[in-house]
Amino acid sequence: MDRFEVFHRILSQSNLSSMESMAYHTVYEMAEFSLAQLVAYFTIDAGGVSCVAARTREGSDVSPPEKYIPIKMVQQVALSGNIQSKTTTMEANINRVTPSFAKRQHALAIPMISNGTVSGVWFLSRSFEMPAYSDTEVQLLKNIFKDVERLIQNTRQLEEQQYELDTAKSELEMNRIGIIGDHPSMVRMFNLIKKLARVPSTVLIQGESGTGKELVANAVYKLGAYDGPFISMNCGSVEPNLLKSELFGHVKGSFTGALKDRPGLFKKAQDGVLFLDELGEMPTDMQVTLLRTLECGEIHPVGADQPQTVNTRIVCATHRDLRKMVDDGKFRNDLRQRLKGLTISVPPLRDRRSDIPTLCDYFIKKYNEKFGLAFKALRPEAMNVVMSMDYRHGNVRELEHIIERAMVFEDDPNYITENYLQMEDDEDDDGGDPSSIGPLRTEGTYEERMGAYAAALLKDAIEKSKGNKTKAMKSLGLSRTTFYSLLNRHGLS
Ligand SMILES: Nc1ncnc2c1ncn2[C@@H]1O[C@H](COP(=O)(O)OP(=O)(O)OP(=O)(O)O)[C@@H](O)[C@H]1O
Repeated sequence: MDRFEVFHRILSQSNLSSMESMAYHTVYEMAEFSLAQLVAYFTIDAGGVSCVAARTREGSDVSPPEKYIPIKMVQQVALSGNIQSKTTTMEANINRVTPSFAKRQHALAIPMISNGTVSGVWFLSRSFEMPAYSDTEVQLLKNIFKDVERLIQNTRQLEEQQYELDTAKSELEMNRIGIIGDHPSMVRMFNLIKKLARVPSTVLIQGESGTGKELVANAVYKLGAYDGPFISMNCGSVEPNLLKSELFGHVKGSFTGALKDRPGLFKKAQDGVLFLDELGEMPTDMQVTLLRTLECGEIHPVGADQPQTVNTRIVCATHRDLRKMVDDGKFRNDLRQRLKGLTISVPPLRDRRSDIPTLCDYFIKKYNEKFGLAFKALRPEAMNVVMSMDYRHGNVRELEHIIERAMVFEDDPNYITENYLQMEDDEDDDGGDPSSIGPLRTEGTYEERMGAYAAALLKDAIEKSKGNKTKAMKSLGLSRTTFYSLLNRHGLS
């Protein structure tokens, strides 16, 4: 087999999703090609060299590698970036014919260099009875590994470009249905929505208040193939004793005031989606009925003799921790078990701050149209403020209200300044507006200003708690570890 055949085989075996598998196949092909009895590939990371694959010429895995491969030699090549070729004695025979015997071998280690740094090491060895690696062979192998490296680089680049394309495509699709944000966690969530939209199963959406759970439910509806409507109901806003009739309907005369037959929301959302928001607020007896309905696809209107079949997809949402509610006896475990398999978690805004600028642009455009205004953007100081808020009161909804409010009160007709940016409950706080914290007004890079702002927030919290750090930590909603590591980082400990 010649060098081109080796490449042909590698290329036909490689796939975009696995660089390691490419190296692995290369190992296999190289063993035959170079008359080596053992070929291995090592990658380099913070912990040193680690073996990706080590195989014998016959194609079996060599394990543990350190028994058959002089790891020190591989480490030296990784450090120096120079080829090494020597005759060495290993603990065991590669062929495992006489495992207890020491075995001499001709060993060759060649670095794989990408962008001037050693990214991996190829190791080949063959029995002492065979000729040692000649200069011509070493040169040939060196060239082959260089080509392999190029191949891997190209594949990696293709993979990255593909990822960018996929992300851009997902972002476009998300925007089309009104979900703004291209943070990886949002792209992942969107890909999950697309998968779940294809099937009729009940879905549970979890996330803090205002993260966009209803928007996600709507996306499940829009991306699915439904002829019926999307109907939404907040389980916490309906009187518990009316909930059954609201969901399943009732027949005339079934209770005082039931003057005529009335279809419930399940029926109204026939062939569509019924969105049950704040599922955690549903009384436990209703949870039993809901579970039964989900399991058999039938509803029992209040006062009806016969059940009715419905084809309504249920999407539920909650900001509560259902597991804890089960522990507290406030939520039925069987219903939770039924729902938890297909859960979409919406990340809080503070965990995807890179989405804030795009969301701001989106809300500015929205309220420009609504109020007939012409705001262009937020001034950099104002952007600093919105980037550093924690949105614990309402995530995206909170950001939306902050932008809307600032647009109403702002004196500058073109740009939103920091003057009217306030967190939702700031006016009630005794300490006033954190946007007035001095460092925000200073010059500096984004990192520097964020650092200064974090330090000011910490100081402010400690002052307000009259030096009581535990109280300050709690007021900021931070864990002990995070709080003390932040104090350390900002020289406040
Ligand atoms: N990713 C987003 N892109 C654009 N707008 C969003 C996004 N997320 C949320 N919003 C907006 O924020 C507001 C709150 O969203 P939504 O009602 O879907 O949140 P929620 O999690 O269901 O809230 P709650 O917990 O109070 O029921 C809405 O005006 C919605 O349009």
